[in-house]
Amino acid sequence: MTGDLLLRAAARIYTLADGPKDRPRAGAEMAALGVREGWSVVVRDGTIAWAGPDADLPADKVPAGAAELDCRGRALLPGLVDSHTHLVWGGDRKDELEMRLAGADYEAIFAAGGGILSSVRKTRERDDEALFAESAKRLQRMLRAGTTAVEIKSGYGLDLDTELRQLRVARRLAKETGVRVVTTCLAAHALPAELRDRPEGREEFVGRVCDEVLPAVVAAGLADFCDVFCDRGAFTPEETRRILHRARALGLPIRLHANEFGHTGGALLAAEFGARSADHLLHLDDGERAALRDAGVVATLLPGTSLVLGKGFADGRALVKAGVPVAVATDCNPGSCALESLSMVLALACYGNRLSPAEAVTATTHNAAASLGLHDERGRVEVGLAGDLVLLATDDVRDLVYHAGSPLIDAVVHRGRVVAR
Ligand SMILES: N=CN[C@@H](CCC(=O)O)C(=O)O
Ligand SMILES: [Zn+2]
Repeated sequence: MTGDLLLRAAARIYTLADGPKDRPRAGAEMAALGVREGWSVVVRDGTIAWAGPDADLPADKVPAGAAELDCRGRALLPGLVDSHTHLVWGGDRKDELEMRLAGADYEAIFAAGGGILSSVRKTRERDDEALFAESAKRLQRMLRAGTTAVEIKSGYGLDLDTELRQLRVARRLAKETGVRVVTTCLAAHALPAELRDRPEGREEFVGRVCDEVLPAVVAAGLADFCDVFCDRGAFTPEETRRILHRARALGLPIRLHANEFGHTGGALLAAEFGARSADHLLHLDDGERAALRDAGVVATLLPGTSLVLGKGFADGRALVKAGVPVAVATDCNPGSCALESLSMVLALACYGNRLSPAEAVTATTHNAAASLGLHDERGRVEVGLAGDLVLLATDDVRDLVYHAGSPLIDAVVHRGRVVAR
């Protein structure tokens, strides 16, 4: 699944090679893209083996028989890293999309047993093959839009068997497509319908997540992270705290859905538990921003969800100003945002979250990779990192924002092979 490739004489390469590499970038660091002009890149067996001025290209560095991609007049970026998705689900919720466009509210649909619970029903019904096939189609479209590494959460099972099946499908997607996949157990995504009417249902479910689902998922080696939907209508800070203690005891690093619908305590919990990432963050005050910064938590913004739900955008400028490292992801899921194109969502992060184009590039490459612990393998154009690159049809990355939605991706290189052109 890997290849040898010579990418020749790009007008510009946004290498991101100049800032800190062992941690996500914050403040002014986010605007430095390490631009190189007229450079070539050699990928050998899927890994970047050389990068430098085209005139200095050493003949012995180019593997015999390597394919060549002429990059003149165009720009190269690192492969994009989508650090928050719910990619594995069954069916769709296009009916709810129409209901919301006609005025229905996302939280009200969820409270009435639709929303996430509707996807749970459809996901439980699917067998492994159907779940895999539906999810693989979405992943292929993500890849064509420039994503070469993706985080995938469970959370449409809410029972042990389906949670395990979702995570297995995510691992199989990695195996069969070669896309780098990081998995997150989000067993606490919603209280399942079968426990909703029982007074002790909430308590019982949180207990099951702690004592049954998380230990089983860890024993099977199926999750790299633990996540909880800590928000109004989902799980309280007290319930979340119980689950996070268990995750920590099991050695699972934490990411958290936090402060999407209000100041619900999720962001402060993320800081308290040293989460790798706190995600959504539409409602944040100065104290919460300082807590995230001091704890080194990456703020992952999901502007596609803001666009689709119409409930406002997280204040990305305030986060950058406060020195919180920012990542941007699609949140690709069947309900609140089924957008797959991270190169499009990068533009939304500028228009909605008020990031600069350069900050949005850092947020979808190095910072997203760092929030997933992948900064030693992805997110920059550097010798030793994965040969994952995006060739734009233009010489200026700002065009992804300026002309958002236009077909601006000329080719996607994945582990040294051109997978989309
Ligand atoms: N907020 C919680 N989970 C998803 C939405 C899931 C759904 O609606 O199916 C999100 O991140 O937006
Ligand atoms: Zn989400």
